[in-house]
Amino acid sequence: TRTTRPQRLLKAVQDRAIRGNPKSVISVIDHYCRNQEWAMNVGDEKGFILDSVVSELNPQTVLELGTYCGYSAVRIGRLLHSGARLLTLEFNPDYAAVAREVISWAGLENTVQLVEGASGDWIPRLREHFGIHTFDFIFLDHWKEGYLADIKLLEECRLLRKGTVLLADNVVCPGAPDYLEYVRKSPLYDSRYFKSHLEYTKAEDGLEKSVYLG
Ligand SMILES: Cc1cc(C(=O)N2CCN(C)CC2)sc1-c1cc(O)c2nc[nH]c(=O)c2c1
Ligand SMILES: [Mg+2]
Repeated sequence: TRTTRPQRLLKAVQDRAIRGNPKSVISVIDHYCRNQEWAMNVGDEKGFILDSVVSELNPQTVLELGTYCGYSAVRIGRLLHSGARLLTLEFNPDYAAVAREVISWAGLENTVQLVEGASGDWIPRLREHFGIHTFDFIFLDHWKEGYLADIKLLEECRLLRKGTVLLADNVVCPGAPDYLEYVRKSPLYDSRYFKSHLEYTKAEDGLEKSVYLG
């Protein structure tokens, strides 16, 4: 049967990117998705904003909600200093299978750990299962319908601490209005919108950066 879009993206990485070179994996995916087949990676323009937030924060413990093909896991993972770890949750087993290969091709299998399953099921178990106390940085990029429920669950599970930075993709396109209203109104957060464009297109989208005040 026909290959899937993630499988075709993985083949481009395996055919064109240099093993162990995260930068080449990122540029191969961006070139492929801009010129051959669009895919919902955070992309190069929003990716540059993501890079600057991560580089400034230099986080030790990172949580990503929504791995897809592993593009942002590689983007974030490549910037983490030794000892730092990224835990990325992916619900879709087909996406997870491709992401594991992309993360491995980039040589980041010791920095990035992919966990398959629903964020709502896993968030309450992260502390006892992975020995995590709190997260320094959280990237929300799974499903707009789940952003608000998951940030509230992270609060309940006390996985945020004073200064934890949350960065949410797609707050304009496809859009997460309930999430935006919450983080912008709540006294628990200091929130700011980084205007950009939907990956590989001219449509508006942006990232919302919210610092937890605890
Ligand atoms: C699937 C999809 C379609 C979009 C769109 O407007 N399109 C018009 C323009 N054409 C070109 C592409 C398609 S935007 C989008 C999308 C983008 C992300 O970054 C996402 N991140 C996480 N989880 C998602 O479900 C997610 C969906
Ligand atoms: Mg996205």
